[in-house]
Amino acid sequence: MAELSWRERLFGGFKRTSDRLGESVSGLFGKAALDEQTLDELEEALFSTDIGPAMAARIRDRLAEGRFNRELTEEYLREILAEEIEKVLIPVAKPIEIEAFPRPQVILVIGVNGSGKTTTIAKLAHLFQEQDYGVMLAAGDTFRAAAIGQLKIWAERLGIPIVTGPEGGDAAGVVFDAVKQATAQGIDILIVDTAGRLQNKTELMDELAKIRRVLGRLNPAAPHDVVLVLDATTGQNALSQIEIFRDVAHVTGLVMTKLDGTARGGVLVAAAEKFGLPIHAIGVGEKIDDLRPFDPAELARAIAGAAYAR
Ligand SMILES: Nc1nc2c(ncn2[C@@H]2O[C@H](COP(=O)(O)OP(=O)(O)OP(=O)(O)O)[C@@H](O)[C@H]2O)c(=O)[nH]1
Repeated sequence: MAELSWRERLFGGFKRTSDRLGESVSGLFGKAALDEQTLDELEEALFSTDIGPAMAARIRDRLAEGRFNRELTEEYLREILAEEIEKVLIPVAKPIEIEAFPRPQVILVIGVNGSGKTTTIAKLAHLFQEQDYGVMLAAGDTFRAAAIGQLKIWAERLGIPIVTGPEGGDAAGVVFDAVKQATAQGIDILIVDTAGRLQNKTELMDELAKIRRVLGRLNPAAPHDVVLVLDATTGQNALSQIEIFRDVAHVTGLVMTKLDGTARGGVLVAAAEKFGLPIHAIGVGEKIDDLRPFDPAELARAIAGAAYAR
């Protein structure tokens, strides 16, 4: 079978989300007249699809403008959805910019266990490799031997250096060694895995603060990026994670994973609208090139399930 293109994977990945959007309001299609009551139903139905209250209200207003007392078709609704989602995504679609001087640019990756953090680090490393940057990994999640092991396997597969420490060792120490080695080797980008213990906020905060102190000693501008990885399948829970991590870890941007095979992809829109944090990339599968920066127009149409004609 031929390899699917990124657009095919993107639209395929978001199919459950766009189906859910359509199904939630399918009872309203073809109604002779769109009246207040129908619009209320529509707003409520959209609200249940994770896209967020602000977006649901805007869609209602748009439909009231263009369709009041007229029939609502599925194509029209999906077009309006795509247009409104695109407006929200445009200001947040920002790939990580590599501009640190002196090198390396230090990217801390945070997120709860199971969010797809390790895989995302590997995918980001791969993206940067494709752009000819020299990349190194640091296994700063010293809490679990499995996390260190997983990252090592990825580093080997990608053919990039990795700095690790013993299980239960000092994460800040690993990061310190990694920055020194990266500097000596002329590495452009150092991606640091961190422990995702949200259960204990104080410990998490202390550990991140220590990593920051150590980094700051070597380079006051580091970490240059603090990227929070979120699992889209957790829906609204992803939004509360942003709130918590933003406060304890000074998040500078987001990556949302597992958007394939979930009907909850609308949460990406809610996250964009509620927090306005840059969204660097999205994950739509387990393969190494299933994580990419996105084109807001293309993504909006995938979420809305609108036909892609551009
Ligand atoms: N379908 C799909 N699966 C993904 C995606 N990203 C990660 N995964 C899978 O999610 C699972 C967890 O990913 P990990 O990268 O191990 O997540 P982690 O946050 O490091 O998790 P722990 O190792 O448990 O801390 C793995 O089976 C990944 O292959 C994605 O975009 N789509």
